[in-house]
Amino acid sequence: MSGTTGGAAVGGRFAVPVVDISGWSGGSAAGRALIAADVDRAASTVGFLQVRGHGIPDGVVRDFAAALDAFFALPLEEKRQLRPPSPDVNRGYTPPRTEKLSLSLGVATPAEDLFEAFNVGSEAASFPGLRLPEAHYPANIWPPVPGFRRAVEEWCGRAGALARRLTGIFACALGLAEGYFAPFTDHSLDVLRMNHYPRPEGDLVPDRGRLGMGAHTDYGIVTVLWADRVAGLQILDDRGGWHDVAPEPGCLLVNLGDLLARWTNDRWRSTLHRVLPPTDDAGRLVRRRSAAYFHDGNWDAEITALPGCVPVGSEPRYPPTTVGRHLAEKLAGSRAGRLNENAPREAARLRKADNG
Ligand SMILES: O=C(O)CCC(=O)C(=O)O
Ligand SMILES: [Fe+2]
Repeated sequence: MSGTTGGAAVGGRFAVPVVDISGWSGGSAAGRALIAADVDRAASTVGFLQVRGHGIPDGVVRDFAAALDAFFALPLEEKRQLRPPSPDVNRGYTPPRTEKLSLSLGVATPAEDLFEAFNVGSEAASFPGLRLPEAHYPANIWPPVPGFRRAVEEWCGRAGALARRLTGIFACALGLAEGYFAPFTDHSLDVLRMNHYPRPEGDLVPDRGRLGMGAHTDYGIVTVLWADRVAGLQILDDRGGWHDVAPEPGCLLVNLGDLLARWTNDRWRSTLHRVLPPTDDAGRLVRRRSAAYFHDGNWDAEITALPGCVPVGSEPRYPPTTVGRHLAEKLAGSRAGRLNENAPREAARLRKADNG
């Protein structure tokens, strides 16, 4: 039951491929092979797909969106109380105009990004016996908003299960056993970043140079992205052109992160993306919400090119790393403002882009 409706460019318009995965679990071998082939094509050409048939009920999405609204509606002073003890702790509240995502790939933008965010993620305490480092698996901070924790935990459970189903599809699409990635993700460091792009007070048109969220690649294995169907998100193509992306009704966006690019030696893409100040059809500034569920893998997992992805006689394009080291370099850039000098390939792609 697979269907790819759309390709990288359909009739001159850019489109993110839609893949219906409802026939994956328990489906026929032929149906599963079609889904894996569709995913392989989208991963190799666009690095983003839209997943239909993900099985998450509308009511769960509605409750989650309501929880986001209730949290972001709190007065700024109350939200500021929920900041982590230091920006290195990837939890809690980030006020608007404090991070620059492009620093994660070593490029500085003139102004801080517009977004505000609230992060939750995997905690060391959830894996008793493994003695995971608190620095990578810090405790969550929960706001005093009735129903927020329940709705957010429900969403994390659903998005996390979808991410795991996707890694099974990815393994098959790469010619590996379905459970290939399981040993890399049995204590996966997953983070949900809930983003809010407030409409800037008083501004009618976007302030040039101020982005909703600066250009970046996602750092981990795969991201499940829920987003309002409001213009803002753009992805970069090979020729340096930016393209607007919004999910089709009922679909979730899914994009690959750096670890899959490293694993596949760039057969699959960790696509650069950014968010412009969101606007409506008439070009007026509006608010927008999104939530990125990052499935990043075990902090101590070693990432080296997969069998078959490096041509005989050539060197892998990336040096080996661990999930923990890669994330720490990226987060030092985006959250703590230290330019990441370990992402030369991504920085070169951004410098080549048309930044208009
Ligand atoms: O707001 C969006 O649509 C994208 C957010 C994003 O790229 C992220 O949180 O990493
Ligand atoms: Fe992202």
